[in-house]
Amino acid sequence: MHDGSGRIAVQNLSKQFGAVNAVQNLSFTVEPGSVTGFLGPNGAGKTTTLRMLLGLVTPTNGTATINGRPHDQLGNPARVVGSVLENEGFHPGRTARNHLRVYSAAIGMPDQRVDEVLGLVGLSSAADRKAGGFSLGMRQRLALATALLGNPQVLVLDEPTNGLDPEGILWLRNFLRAYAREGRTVLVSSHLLNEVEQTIDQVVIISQGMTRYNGSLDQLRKSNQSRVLVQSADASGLVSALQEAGITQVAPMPDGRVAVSGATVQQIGDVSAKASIAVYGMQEETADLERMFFQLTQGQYAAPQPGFQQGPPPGYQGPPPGYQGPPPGYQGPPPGYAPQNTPPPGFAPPQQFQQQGQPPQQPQYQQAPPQQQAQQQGQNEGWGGQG
Ligand SMILES: Nc1ncnc2c1ncn2[C@@H]1O[C@H](COP(=O)(O)OP(=O)(O)OP(=O)(O)O)[C@@H](O)[C@H]1O
Repeated sequence: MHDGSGRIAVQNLSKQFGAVNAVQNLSFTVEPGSVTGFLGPNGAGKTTTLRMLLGLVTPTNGTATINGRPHDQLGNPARVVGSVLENEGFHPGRTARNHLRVYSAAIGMPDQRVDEVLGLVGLSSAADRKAGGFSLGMRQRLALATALLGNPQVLVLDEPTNGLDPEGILWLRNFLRAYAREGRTVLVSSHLLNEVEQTIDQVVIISQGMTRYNGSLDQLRKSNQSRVLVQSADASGLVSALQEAGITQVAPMPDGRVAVSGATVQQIGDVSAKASIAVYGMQEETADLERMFFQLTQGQYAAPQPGFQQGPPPGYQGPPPGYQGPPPGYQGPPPGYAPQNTPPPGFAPPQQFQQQGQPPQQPQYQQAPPQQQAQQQGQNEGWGGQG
């Protein structure tokens, strides 16, 4: 019998498809009671890893276990782990209710559970409609309802926000957080950090089939130190003046600005005034998760972010706890590479610094309005994307 912990453990997991190393010696754990984001760029190996965890692909090496057991030794696995993978198909002529009845019977659950899960995902009013006429968002909900049939301790969702409108994303966020609060394990993959940032509290970041970071999102956020970008009349003069004043984490940037860490805007302003160097503007860059995500996965992106420089930025104090090394064989941008002014998906430019202002706050988790909260509890089956 499995240990009932709800813990996912991936150890030295590898998968080779012919010449393609889809997953290479991947190790991480996912604990119950939290929503864990499984993040990496397209092709990083997320789906392959999840498929190995769910017993759909045989690993070349290593193990992926739930409750200490590989999927094929879980007994009735649907009662332990529910999953939604990409491109799940439904019989188009079958109603949502009948689809769920078939699956419910297959795992030994009573018919009554079908109505429960329809309510949980807000599909009760569409229960007798054929799945073939469902929108993408409705199909996502039906797939989630199927995963929930066995009342599983562990939920594994591959890119679950695909096809959901903003209301659907908010609904899913609230649902998953509530599920985890019950002490269950939720693992959600995505290639976009900002899509799941408000949903997850733990994160596993992979790139090129290897683990780059496994730890809390807060820790990752804290490890990304802020810096001030200074536009001045004399960049090299300012660098010297700052260094003479004991501010050593200073670096000129390709665009003519100077990046300074470990000093306040006021200190920088005082030094530049004393050195008679005109300052035209200062911008404070605060902890930017997207930038950290980019740095951790850069070997797989085609181009670095604007302002990206060889070597660490000023004030960089080494990798965050949990960082597991650069991608193997990454040798920087290819010869002839010219930086483009195109931010990666989801990149948010830093806010303009204001002299009296506080550093920008991290986005707050937004409470749903009462009507949506009712939807979240499955009491109101009207939801966006229907039709
Ligand atoms: N059945 C397969 N045969 C051959 N190569 C495969 C197979 N499945 C995946 N791959 C390759 O393995 C690598 C990892 O793919 P995978 O789908 O696991 O990545 P992913 O992180 O889920 O990407 P995405 O975010 O685009 O879904 C890719 O290079 C992919 O082309």
